[in-house]
Amino acid sequence: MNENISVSVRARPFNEKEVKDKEHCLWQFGNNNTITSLPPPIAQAISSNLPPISTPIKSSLSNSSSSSSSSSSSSVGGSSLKTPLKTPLKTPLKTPSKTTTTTNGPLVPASPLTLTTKFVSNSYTYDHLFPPTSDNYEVYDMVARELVKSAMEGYNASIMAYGITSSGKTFTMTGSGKKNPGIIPLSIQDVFAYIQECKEREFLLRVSYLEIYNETVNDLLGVNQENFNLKIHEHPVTGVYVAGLKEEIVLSVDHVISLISAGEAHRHVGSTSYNLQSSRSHTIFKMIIESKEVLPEGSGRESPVRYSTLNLIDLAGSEKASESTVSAMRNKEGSYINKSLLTLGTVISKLSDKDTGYIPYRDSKLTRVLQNSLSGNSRVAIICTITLASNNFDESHNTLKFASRAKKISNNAKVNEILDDKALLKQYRNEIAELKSKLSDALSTEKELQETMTEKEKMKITNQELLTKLGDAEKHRSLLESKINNLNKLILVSTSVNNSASKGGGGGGSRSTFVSPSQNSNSHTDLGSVTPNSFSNLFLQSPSQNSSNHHMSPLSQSTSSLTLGGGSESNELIQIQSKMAKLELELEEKNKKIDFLSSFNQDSALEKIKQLEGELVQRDMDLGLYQRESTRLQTLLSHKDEKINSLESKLRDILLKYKQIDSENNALKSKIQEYEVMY
Ligand SMILES: Nc1ncnc2c1ncn2[C@@H]1O[C@H](COP(=O)(O)OP(=O)(O)OP(=O)(O)O)[C@@H](O)[C@H]1O
Repeated sequence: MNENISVSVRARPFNEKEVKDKEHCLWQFGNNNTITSLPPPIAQAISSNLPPISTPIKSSLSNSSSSSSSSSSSSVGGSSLKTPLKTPLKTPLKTPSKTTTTTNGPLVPASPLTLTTKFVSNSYTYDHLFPPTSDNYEVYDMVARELVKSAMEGYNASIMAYGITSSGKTFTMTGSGKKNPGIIPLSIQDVFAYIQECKEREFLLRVSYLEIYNETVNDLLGVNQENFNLKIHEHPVTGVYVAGLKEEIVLSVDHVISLISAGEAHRHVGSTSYNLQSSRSHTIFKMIIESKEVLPEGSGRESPVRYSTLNLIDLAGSEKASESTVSAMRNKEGSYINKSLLTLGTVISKLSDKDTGYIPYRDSKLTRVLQNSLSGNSRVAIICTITLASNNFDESHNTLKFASRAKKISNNAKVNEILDDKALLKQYRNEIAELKSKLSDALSTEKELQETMTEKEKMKITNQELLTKLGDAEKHRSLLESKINNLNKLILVSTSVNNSASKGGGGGGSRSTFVSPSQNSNSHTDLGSVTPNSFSNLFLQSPSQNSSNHHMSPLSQSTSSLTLGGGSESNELIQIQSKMAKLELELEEKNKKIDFLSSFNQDSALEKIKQLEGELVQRDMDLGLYQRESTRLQTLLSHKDEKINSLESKLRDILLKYKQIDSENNALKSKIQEYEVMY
């Protein structure tokens, strides 16, 4: 965009002092944004009826409103001096026969003017001319609105107020109270309104606020030592910048206004003979605007980031050294201000002459800091403020000449696009993506840990079950062992009984109920008090009978030998013998039964023992199995424990990191939400 710097002139109303001093208005506003100097007598006639400025005290931005910039701007066309003067005026001046007046503006001469003395009038034409009746809304609409929009579209833009002290620069840039916000608050409102309207782009805004006071650059957003006397450097691509200057990310109109208010409190302001609240420093409020096309997630397309700056500059006012005599300090400040403005004038002059030679940007901090704006890639608007009063005629004239020179400077602003990751907006987007992936990593690790914990719990339960089984098996085993022991005891007793029986001895001390009387001659039977031995003792055996009846029991053998007797005795004997035979049969039966029972119990006991031993072996095998399984589980558990410990420490790290990420993420989310609200 190739265009000349836009230059406007704004005149403020007379202040109370100027009215009291009966100052003259020496300038006339004509058509086509032309201002012309008036000969003194005419000026005197006009000035006598000028309304004064009611409050000459500068107001702070902290009182500024956040009311909409769309408030109506009043047209004051009728209040300015519309009749162009013919120059030079040669006819003598008569008192104007008729004047028109408005409530807010100066009187307007209605008749042709004549002069008795030679007077050379100067006329200057600008892009816009604002008479005393113009308010800040009108100035903003005509001068600033378009540039603010351009800045939002990616062009660098600078708007600065230039003029002598007390001419209305701060009034124009900052404003005066809620009802009359200046270009800075109105621009901020428009910036956020633009973001709200522009749905297809996302924005990142940062602001900085600096002052140049006595040739030192101070950061108005910081109060520490390191925020003062900042150095100016130059980057081969981005140009001149102030090193260490704070750039605050801003999210709303109120946020920016509060930062500026805080900055204002640090600005050097002092009382001079011209202005009770005179700015003793140049200030540059800068807004850095980054914007990027909003692309659907996963579109795989990369859009470049637009990067632009909006500089809103309130210069300190040049002043007559002889009259700023409030203090030596004020004089020193004044000389620094004048020197830097002189350099600005020289730079502007050289640029307007299309001088391709050396441009003395480095001769002052002001021109050095403004180098980027003045040297090409920026749209620039200068509002020159003047007083119409005759006592400042020369200063106003110089301002107008400065404005005319500035008007000749042409700039070539272009949309600045960054494709790499240097843009903060892109860095933030990348950071958000990185944080998101870190977050999902942390979540999957957490899940893995939970799974491992669950697995461990399950294994613990299984192990517990196995231990219970092991305990049961051991109990069972000892039960079996005790059973086997008991049975073994029984077997041993039977064996010892058998052994002693086979030896024919009567010893052994048997306690078994299964012991047969035939096997143990000492055993008692159920034959009453009579035992086989006692029968043997009672009936003597003959050797022949003994040998022929070798199948008979000793008892029957004794009985048969008794049969050899005769008479009643022999009947009795026969009865006894038959009784004995009967008893012997019974005894034999019982012995058989006992033998059978004895042999039966021994076999079944052996079988039982065998079975139990088999069970025992099985149990032992089970036990071995359980023990092996338990050992395996213990090893597994200890591995799991190790894994859990490492996962837990990993999780702790992740959670720590996650907390940091989360807080960063929250901050970013709230920023993003703010932007989303703004759209
Ligand atoms: N257009 C205007 N309408 C009404 N009052 C104005 C206008 N311009 C300036 N004033 C008043 O004139 C006084 C001086 O204005 P201001 O402080 O803005 O001047 P300045 O150029 O910034 O001065 P300095 O260079 O000393 O800081 C203030 O009281 C201000 O309110």
